[in-house]
Amino acid sequence: MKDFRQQALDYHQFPSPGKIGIELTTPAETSQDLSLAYSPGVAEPVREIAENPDAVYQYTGKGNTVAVITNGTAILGLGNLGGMAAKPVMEGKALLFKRFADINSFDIEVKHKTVEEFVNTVANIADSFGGINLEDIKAPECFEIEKALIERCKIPVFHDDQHGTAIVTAAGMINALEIQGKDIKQANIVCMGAGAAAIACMELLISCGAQREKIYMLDTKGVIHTRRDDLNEYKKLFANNTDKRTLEDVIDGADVFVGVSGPDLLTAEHVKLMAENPVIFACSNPDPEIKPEVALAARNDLIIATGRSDYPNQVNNVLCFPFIFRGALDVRARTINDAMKVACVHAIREIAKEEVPAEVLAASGDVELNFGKNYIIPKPMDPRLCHRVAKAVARAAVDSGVAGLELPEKYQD
Ligand SMILES: NC(=O)C1=CN([C@@H]2O[C@H](COP(=O)(O)OP(=O)(O)OC[C@H]3O[C@@H](n4cnc5c(N)ncnc54)[C@H](OP(=O)(O)O)[C@@H]3O)[C@@H](O)[C@H]2O)C=CC1
Ligand SMILES: CC(=O)C(=O)O
Ligand SMILES: [Mg+2]
Repeated sequence: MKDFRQQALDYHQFPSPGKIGIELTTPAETSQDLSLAYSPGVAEPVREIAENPDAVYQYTGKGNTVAVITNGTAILGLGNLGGMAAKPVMEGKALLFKRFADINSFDIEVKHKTVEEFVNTVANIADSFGGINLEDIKAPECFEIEKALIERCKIPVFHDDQHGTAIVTAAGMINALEIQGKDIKQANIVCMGAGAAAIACMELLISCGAQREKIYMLDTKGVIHTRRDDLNEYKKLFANNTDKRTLEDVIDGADVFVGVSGPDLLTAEHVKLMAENPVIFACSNPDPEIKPEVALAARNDLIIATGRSDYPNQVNNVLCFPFIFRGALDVRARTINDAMKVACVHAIREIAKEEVPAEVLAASGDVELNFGKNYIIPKPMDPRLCHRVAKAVARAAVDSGVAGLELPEKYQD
């Protein structure tokens, strides 16, 4: 049997390099077909769109296409390795868009010197797509980039590492705290990492009831506190007036650990210091802040989730981005707003409480899955996710006034 590394490389190399391709949706065999598809027939939709720009949704694939755009500055937890190294991850996101939500997707890796150059590049091509999924762009630039693009683009722009991660983290966390019998309002929370994912996850947990002053956030220099003079404006929002400086100091008595930082930063000794019935989301990819087997060997009253597909409780933005874009595209939403994000959180988490279909068990290799410590959140291949989450998102878009279309009939059940 080949080792896992070789299996992964072979998966990406064969049967043809990469993981995605393009397929035709119309016949292109005969001269008649070609005269419709290309010259002279293609001139007709050109004229229609020139006269009425909205006709682009009727005659081209724009409305079902999302661009996955990166600069490769924060590839998973592997760091700033550049656009080309990011390409397998971006093709992976495109695979997931197609597999789970039947959305066509292109990956675009942008080389740039300044934030302005990146924003201009993306803004200048944005009209080609129905939506833009920004991916693996490091903080703090990601915040400025997303804000500028939302202002300049007429289509939804969504930084997946911020909001996709936050939505899935909130969905999993509400369920995990319920199972552990804890109230999010009282929870002492430690967040390892202070970048794109961390800031967005903590802001969303706060809007779900967490108390800002009960959150301790750490970056590579330790606890973020009010006497530090090296904090950017986003980290400053989480600066605590405290004498605590290290992970050891803040993990003592913590109910929750959220890791969106790097591998193996939380030890068994740290885990032993946490409050009873703790929740640990070790979400760094590919290697979590602590391996589940190490955490569970330290104590057995915890719930642990990772970002990976090969452990129970996968807290990963794959549970969000295909479905939130499905809902947004289906009502031609101009943006993805807070109401749509909150609807997405609850639609995801509610599915975990229902009976799991046999096909999900077959795909995951589990004999049984019941809402509890090892099943706090649905599996990505759960076929209920697409309809249920997209419907909730589309409804929220319509109700909050950002939809360009009425709610489609398929979501009126
Ligand atoms: N499971 C999921 O769905 C997702 C997981 N992630 C994971 O989260 C991690 C961060 O991604 P992202 O937010 O996009 O990246 P960013 O580059 O925006 O942020 C990384 C943050 O982690 C901090 N950090 C790195 N190493 C350490 C360390 N040794 N100790 C403390 N803090 C550290 C950095 O500190 P500093 O500010 O000092 O540089 C920075 O604040 C990655 O591992 C990624 O795989 C991200 C998105 C989704
Ligand atoms: C899952 C993901 O987007 C990340 O780890 O960056
Ligand atoms: Mg990412």
